[in-house]
Amino acid sequence: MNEVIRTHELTKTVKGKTITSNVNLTVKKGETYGLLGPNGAGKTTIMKMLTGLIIPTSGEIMLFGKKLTESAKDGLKRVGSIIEYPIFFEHLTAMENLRIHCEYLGFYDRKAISQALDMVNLHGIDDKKVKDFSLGMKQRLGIVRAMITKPELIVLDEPTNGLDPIGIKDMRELIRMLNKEYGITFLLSSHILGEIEQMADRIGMIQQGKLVNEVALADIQKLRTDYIELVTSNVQKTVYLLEHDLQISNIKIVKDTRIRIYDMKRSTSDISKTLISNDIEIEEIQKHTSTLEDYFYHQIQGGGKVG
Ligand SMILES: Nc1ncnc2c1ncn2[C@@H]1O[C@H](COP(=O)(O)OP(=O)(O)OP(=O)(O)O)[C@@H](O)[C@H]1O
Repeated sequence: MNEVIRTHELTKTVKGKTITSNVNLTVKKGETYGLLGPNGAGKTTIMKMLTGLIIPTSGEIMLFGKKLTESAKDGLKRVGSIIEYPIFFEHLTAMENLRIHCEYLGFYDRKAISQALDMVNLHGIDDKKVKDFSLGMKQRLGIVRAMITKPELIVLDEPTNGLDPIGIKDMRELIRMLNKEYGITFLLSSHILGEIEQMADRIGMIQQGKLVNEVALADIQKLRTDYIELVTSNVQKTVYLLEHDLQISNIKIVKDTRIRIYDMKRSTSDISKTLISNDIEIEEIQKHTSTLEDYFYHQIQGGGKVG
C-alpha cells in the first residue's frame, strides 16, 4: 500500500457554514506532506477529520487503504498526532506524563520511553515538571508522546507555531530525522510557505476550505527560472539588438516597454553596454529569479481555481 491517506470529496459544514469542501488529497507512504494555507483556511478541520476527532459531513477517508468510519477506526492505532496544542499534566515530569499515556494505551515499555526522550533531547531533566518547560520542549514532548506507540503516520498541526528560531530548527530536524531514519510518514500544516518549503516533499494548498493544488516541491523547483528584465521606450530596436548583436534568442515582451530575457548567456552589464552604445535608453535592468512565492501567488491569483 503506497498511500497512507486518500480523501474523496471530504466536506465539513458546521451550522450551515462550509468549512472545507470536496477535498481530494493523497499522502503517500514515507513522504512529508505539508498542508499550506492562511489562518482559517481549514487545515485544522481537515486534520481533525483525518484523525477521527470530528466526523465529516460528507466524503470519504481512506486510511492505510481502509475506509475510516465511526465504527471502523482501527487505522487510527497506526497514527500519532498533535492537533492544536499538546496538553499535559503540568505538575508531572516528562517521564511521568509518558508513563501515564502509555499505561492508558496499554503500551508499557520503559525502555521505549527512555529511548524516545533521548531522541528528542529531553533526557537529563528528570525532575523538571512540564509546567517549567519552554514551548519548544512541550512540542518535542508532544511528538514523543505521538510517536511512542511507533505510529506509521504522524499528524502535526502547525508544529513550529510559536517557537523561537532554535525551537523551529530543532523541530524541523526532529521531523526530518524521524522521517528519514524511521520511515514515519508526516502530515504537517503551516501558514508559512518558508516552513513548508523546508520540511515537506509535497504540498497541498488550502484556500477557503478547498484544496487548490497538490504539488511535489521538486517539481516546483524545476520550474524556477532566472531571467533579466529590462525596461525601455524603444522595445523594437532593443529586441533587434538583443537578437542580432548579442545572439540572444529567448526573449519575451511582457508589457509595452518591458522585456524579459530568459537566455542567460549574456550578463546584464554586457547587455547594458551594447544597448547604450546603440543609443538605447534603459530605464531599468535587473536579474530576477522566480521564487516559490511567485508560483503560489500565481496559483492563487491566476489559477482561477479558488472560490
Ligand atoms: N466548530 C466550528 N464551528 C464554527 N466554525 C468553525 C468550527 N471549526 C472551525 N470553524 C471555522 O472554520 C474555519 C477554518 O478553521 P480551521 O481551524 O480549520 O482553519 P486553519 O486553516 O487550521 O486555521 P488556523 O491556522 O487559524 O487554525 C475558521 O474560520 C474557523 O473559525
